[in-house]
Amino acid sequence: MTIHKKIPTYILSGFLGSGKTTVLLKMLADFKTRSLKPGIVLNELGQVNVEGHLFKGEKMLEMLDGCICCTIQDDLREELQFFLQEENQVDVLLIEGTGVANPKEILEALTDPRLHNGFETQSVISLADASKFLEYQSIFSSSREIREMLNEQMSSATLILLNKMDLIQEKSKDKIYKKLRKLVKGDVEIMETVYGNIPLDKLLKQRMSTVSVSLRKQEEYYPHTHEHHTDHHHEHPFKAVKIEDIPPVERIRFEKWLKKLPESVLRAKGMVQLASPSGLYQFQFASKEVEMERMEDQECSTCLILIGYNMPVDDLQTSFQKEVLQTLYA
Ligand SMILES: Nc1nc2c(ncn2[C@@H]2O[C@H](COP(=O)(O)OP(=O)(O)OP(=O)(O)O)[C@@H](O)[C@H]2O)c(=O)[nH]1
Repeated sequence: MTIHKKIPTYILSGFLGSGKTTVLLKMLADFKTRSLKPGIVLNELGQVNVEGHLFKGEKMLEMLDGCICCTIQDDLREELQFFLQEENQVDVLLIEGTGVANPKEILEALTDPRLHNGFETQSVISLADASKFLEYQSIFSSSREIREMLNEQMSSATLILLNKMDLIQEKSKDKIYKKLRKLVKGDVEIMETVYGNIPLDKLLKQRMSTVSVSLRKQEEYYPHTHEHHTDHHHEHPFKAVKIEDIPPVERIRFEKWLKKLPESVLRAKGMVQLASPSGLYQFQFASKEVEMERMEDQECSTCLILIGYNMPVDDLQTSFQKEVLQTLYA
């Protein structure tokens, strides 16, 4: 294999719905204006990448139905090899973890002895959703797993974007900073953003030089089986549920149902056919807000993905049937 310059690599981490994809798209747009060729590794919980159409024409690897941090970490190592091949060369690589991935695990894959000559991690950019931060940190309104995941994402970051600042009141800021400062490493910069808007130079600044993270023993880098290691959690507590083949829905009812979802549902997204205005729409539900956008490609199939922690799956399916579908098809 020809030896090339190491590919500058950025890891985007952040809890479900914090704004990773929003930032990724901005980075891509900016790379284009600078004639830089980016590569992307996307990781989604739940079999379909509903945002795939946003990245048309990019060199992209998708890792579906799993989470970089556990089931497919070995696959990530293998797939990174893709970008080391002559015909797939890129100028910069962006890796977006699922909202429940621990960036340390991604770093670990990048430091695999077979890969570390190929990639140079520049920064671990972690997004925090300012509007949800205090709620997720609270022992009263959040679970230990959520707090631990958030804390991992904050403590392994080399840059924090405190995003969704438009959704919070000035008076919450002090409280957020107090908590956040306890979690991040000493001098890590925290930048406040709305829709991830910050100058690209700040975003792309190299904020780490050498990466040495090892969660496993050296010999375990070469697993012979797909068994999990003893130091690794087996069952991921965060799950994705997918509902497919959804008949057209009525926008108002659907939005109302989304907004009433139990707290255990942390994120929802997908594609639905609206009855009126008719057409295929991509929707996003995060921080209790719904966004809908008409799809350019009207041929995609509909699906609804709910991501959460200990979700009452049967109840969700029933309430979707009852509150969104039956009223329309009774
Ligand atoms: N109000 C507000 N909404 C935002 C902001 N940033 C992103 N959003 C919206 O929040 C939703 C989730 O944003 P994404 O960028 O998809 O978040 P993500 O971190 O990639 O989400 P996952 O796919 O769950 O990991 C979308 O509807 C965004 O448009 C912000 O600063 N303010």
